[in-house]
Amino acid sequence: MSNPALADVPGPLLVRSAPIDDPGALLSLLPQDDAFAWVHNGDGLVGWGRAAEVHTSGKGRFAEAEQWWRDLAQHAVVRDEVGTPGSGLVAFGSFTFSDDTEGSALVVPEIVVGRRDGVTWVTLIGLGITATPPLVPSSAPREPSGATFSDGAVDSAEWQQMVAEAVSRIVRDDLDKVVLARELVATLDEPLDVRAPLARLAEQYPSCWTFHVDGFFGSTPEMLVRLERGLVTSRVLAGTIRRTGDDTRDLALAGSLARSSKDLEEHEYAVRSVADALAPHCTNMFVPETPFVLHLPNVMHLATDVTGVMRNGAGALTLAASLHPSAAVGGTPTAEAVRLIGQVERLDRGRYAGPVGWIDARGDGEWGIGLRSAQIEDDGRTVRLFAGCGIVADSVPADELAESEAKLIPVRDALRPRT
Ligand SMILES: C=C(O[C@@H]1C=C(C(=O)O)C=C[C@H]1O)C(=O)O
Repeated sequence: MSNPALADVPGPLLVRSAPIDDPGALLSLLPQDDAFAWVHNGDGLVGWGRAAEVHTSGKGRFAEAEQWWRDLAQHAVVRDEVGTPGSGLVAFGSFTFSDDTEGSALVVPEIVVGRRDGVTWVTLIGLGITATPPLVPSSAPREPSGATFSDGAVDSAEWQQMVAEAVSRIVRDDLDKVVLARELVATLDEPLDVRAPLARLAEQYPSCWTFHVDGFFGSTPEMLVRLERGLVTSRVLAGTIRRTGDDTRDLALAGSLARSSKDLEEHEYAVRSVADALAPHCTNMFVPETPFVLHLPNVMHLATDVTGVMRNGAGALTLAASLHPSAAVGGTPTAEAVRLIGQVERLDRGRYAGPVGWIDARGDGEWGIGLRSAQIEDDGRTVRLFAGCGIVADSVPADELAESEAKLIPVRDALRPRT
């Protein structure tokens, strides 16, 4: 067998999707173990159990996963009475930022519940015919307790020096932009029940995509690529300002963000990198000339929605692979920026800033960038939170540190007990 991962699945998967009555909040259905999530404004997909999975690594991690997925989909026996993106056979996935770390995976759950445009459905996946289990809210998740936060390997003073170093390298080596990240380590009293922070994130950041795949969770505002029925969309973010909590002041800040030449320049690099990567796959591309300001509870971003029409039959995962790493998380030019990250950052990004999302058997799917995110370590009590900032020639280290703190707020708050 050329693909050893496929050998783990002893026969063709039987897949059945059917509409159901609305069972309430998708996240409330999740059991504690082997739970997968991708929700946005109440819609999305949740899943649990493991019907099939593949783990890949290295430069070929996307292509290998895509090949496995095609083989699996080709051999599956599917009865899909819903016929919408995300119904039928579906996998959740998460990929590492770097070519050099382990941890990329696609996982097909045994049960998936989806909601989209007012239609809710369940998909059962397995090796035999099974009855639909009762879809009722599971017991309330255990709230996290006792979280204390400390710096990772690099403290905040060192990180600012790192930013200064990156600024001088940008000037010296003629780079345009490099994204530098830092981590914060949370330690909890007992192992984290991830459903608690997921519920909080989905509640507080409904316009973001709240996700969980194998211990990597968060709520990202950035859609690397969505492919649905031939329409390709990408939401590019770059250029950030912290919110103050005072609406009038925030409105004035939004205006200054939209006029800031530093932020507009940083944004332009990110939009270009996405438009260039999508161009070979798309016709009728639309790249707006001016960004809009995306308001989130903790920060505001310059944002651009790039759209196009798929022209070569590539699936969503192939598109994600050709976009990763965009300038929003790598830099410009990409290869030099990624090299500089490797030289100065002193952080194993793991799956932070990598693509996270889902794919269906038609190749439709949504892949967000794994930002505003955290990784639960094997002990269950240690959680690594990540945040990064785009550094350009006139970046100021203290401002970037403050920006990274603001980006850590969503997950940090979600690890505190509810007040
Ligand atoms: C890298 C992150 O965010 C990215 C960097 C941004 C910036 O530098 O302005 C804005 C949004 C994201 O594209 C992060 O949240 O960790």
